[in-house]
Amino acid sequence: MKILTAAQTRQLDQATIREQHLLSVELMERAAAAFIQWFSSYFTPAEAGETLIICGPGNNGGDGLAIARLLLQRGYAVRVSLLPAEKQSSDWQHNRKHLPAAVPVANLSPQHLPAIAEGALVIDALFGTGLSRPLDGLAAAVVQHLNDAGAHVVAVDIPSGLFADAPQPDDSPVVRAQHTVGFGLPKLAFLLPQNAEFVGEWHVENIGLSTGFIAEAATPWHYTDAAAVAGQLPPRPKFSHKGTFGHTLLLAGSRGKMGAAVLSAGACLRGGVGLLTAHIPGCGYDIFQISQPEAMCLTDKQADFISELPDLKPYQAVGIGPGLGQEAASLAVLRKLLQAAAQPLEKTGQPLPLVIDADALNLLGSHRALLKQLPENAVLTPHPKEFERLTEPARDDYHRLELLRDFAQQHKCLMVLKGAYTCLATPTGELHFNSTGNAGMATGGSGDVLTGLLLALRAHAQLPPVEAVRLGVYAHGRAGDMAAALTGQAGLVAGDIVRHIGPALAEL
Ligand SMILES: NC(=O)C1=CN([C@@H]2O[C@H](COP(=O)(O)OP(=O)(O)OC[C@H]3O[C@@H](n4cnc5c(N)ncnc54)[C@H](O)[C@@H]3O)[C@@H](O)[C@H]2O)[C@@H](O)CC1
Ligand SMILES: Nc1ncnc2c1ncn2[C@@H]1O[C@H](COP(=O)(O)OP(=O)(O)O)[C@@H](O)[C@H]1O
Ligand SMILES: [K+]
Repeated sequence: MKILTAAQTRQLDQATIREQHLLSVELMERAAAAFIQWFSSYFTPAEAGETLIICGPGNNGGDGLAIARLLLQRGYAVRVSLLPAEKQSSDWQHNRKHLPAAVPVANLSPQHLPAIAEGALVIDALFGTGLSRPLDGLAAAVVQHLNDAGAHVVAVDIPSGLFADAPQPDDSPVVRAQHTVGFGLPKLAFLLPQNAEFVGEWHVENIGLSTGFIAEAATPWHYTDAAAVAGQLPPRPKFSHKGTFGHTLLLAGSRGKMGAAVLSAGACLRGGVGLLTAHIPGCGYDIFQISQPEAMCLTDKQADFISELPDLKPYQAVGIGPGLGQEAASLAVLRKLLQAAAQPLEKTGQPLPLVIDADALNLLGSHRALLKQLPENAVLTPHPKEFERLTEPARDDYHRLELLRDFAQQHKCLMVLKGAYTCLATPTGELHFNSTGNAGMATGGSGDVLTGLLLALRAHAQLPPVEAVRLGVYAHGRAGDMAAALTGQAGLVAGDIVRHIGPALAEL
């Protein structure tokens, strides 16, 4: 699914109106009806109580007026507050005219801010994607009043005061919604941690917007939902054998962190790899062999950390980092690996696929000259702190995305910035936000599991690099969601994700 800018969203509305021979007010009616559909499935009239709808002067306010009419028809008690303005949009005027007299309407003024009881339901239709500057004056006072009242807010399209695709100044007020009901496509603003307190839970309702316009629209931003990855995992041919799905090497573990190697190896095996060899420090031999009997194991001459790079000839992809530690000898191994991986493989003509995580990323961060040696399409999987060590502190989440995109383009690598809505940046500058996963995955080892799964998929001969990683990130989150359905989020541990990789991949 694509994510568009606010400007493109306006063009999309216009294109839909043109193509489908609609009046703009008919599209507004669709949006209002879609909102009602969601709203009425969530709140009965009794639960909603008397619902206040705060309307601005543009089409977002027009939506609010149409919503007021439709809610009244469905037996909800509603009242409306209007933000005075010099001019209202024509669709606003249409819906104002058609608002039944039974709905109480008040004009907002600094002296007349509506009484809002704590927990009362309020629909925020002040401003939508037409917001052109931060809120000030009366609009800002209304938003502040709403936030201070502790109302239960449902925002129409986007919380008022929030830009759809850019940061707003720290001191400009934004509605804190519990729910945001958008139309057509998700907005970039919904996916960023800094906006979570405003957006709440978001939902996107289909209002039949032009699929042709969306298909043509140029955007770097994409949202990986089930449809985006469906059918992408090639079926396993009947006469396949363990050589068909690649042989991977995993360099992981150190004393006290063998679990990272075990989890990562488990995920790689569940990810469908043909063969896995792990190179681990001597101290981990029994732990590893007992817990992952399906994997082969090479032990380092060092007992506590990795100091040797095995011959890479047998392998179609190499993962390094989980539980590695940051010993100088392990840095030397990373250095050798980067040099060796740059040589094109005989079979594919491409550099050896690498997945680089955790301490291997930290080593890159403290020895940045090594970044120049990253082979093309290497996969790096930093969480925000690891990413900061590779680059610089970000001013905000939008800036972090810029840094991520620049990094992937400059080093021709695939950057997986982990967290809620994990973002994959590609060498061509695309950003893919993942839709699966849950806060239960914020637990030690979840990232190690992702590394193993990505390693398996990067060894898959039929999966191009970007598809492999996008698929892996999606399946990892989906496995986490399946696990959490059984354990609850608090009870989820990384091993539960490993156990659900199979079912998650099977769904695809
Ligand atoms: N017919 C359509 O094109 C559709 C539009 N829809 C709704 O329309 C919304 C967009 O409508 P508009 O483009 O009218 O935009 P808005 O309703 O967001 O507001 C635009 C108006 O507010 C003014 N404004 C912008 N920033 C301001 C600020 N900081 N302080 C004071 N005034 C400010 C603008 O000058 C303009 O008059 C969407 O978010 C969505 O809710 C939906 O009804 C779907 C169909
Ligand atoms: N709140 C969340 N929502 C969705 N996914 C999450 C959330 N928190 C963590 N995750 C996922 O869990 C993994 C955590 O990785 P990481 O931070 O490297 O943990 P560790 O180093 O302990 O393995 C990432 O894939 C991340 O996307
Ligand atoms: K709004």
